[in-house]
Amino acid sequence: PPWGPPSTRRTPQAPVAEVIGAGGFGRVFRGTWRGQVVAVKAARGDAGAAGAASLRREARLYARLRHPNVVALRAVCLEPPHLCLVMEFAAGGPLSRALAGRRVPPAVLLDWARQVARGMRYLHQGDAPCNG
Ligand SMILES: Nc1ncnc2c1ncn2[C@@H]1O[C@H](COP(=O)(O)OP(=O)(O)OP(=O)(O)O)[C@@H](O)[C@H]1O
Repeated sequence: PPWGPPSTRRTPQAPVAEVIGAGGFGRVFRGTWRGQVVAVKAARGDAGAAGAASLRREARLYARLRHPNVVALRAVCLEPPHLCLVMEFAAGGPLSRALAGRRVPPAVLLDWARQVARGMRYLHQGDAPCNG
């Protein structure tokens, strides 16, 4: 895999740092890539050649996206069984956890909603000017 010191390269199934999440694709780890903290989204071990083709398509599209409110793709590994996306690390944990925790002031909620909307607008319409 493209991450970690040589010792972890010999045991690619070992966690890169720690598991920070899980989704339909597989597990998500916190790790480092070229000196930066990243999120490594690793495909399940059974993904195989079909998984690699699908990841290649996703990475091609994803690599073109550049927006402050969209997590950036840093690298990709297309060699089964080490299929993974290496992404900018979104610190602070899931938004769902922040919303379920202590009360968030309305002005902060509004700012978060604006940022989400800007990212979504970019994904749907391209780089429209952001005026507010
Ligand atoms: N770039 C990231 N930075 C920090 N944490 C992340 C990042 N990407 C994912 N995570 C964590 O991992 C969890 C699962 O990832 P994600 O939400 O992408 O899976 P998913 O919704 O199942 O997506 P998919 O359908 O592509 O598998 C997230 O809820 C989040 O906690």
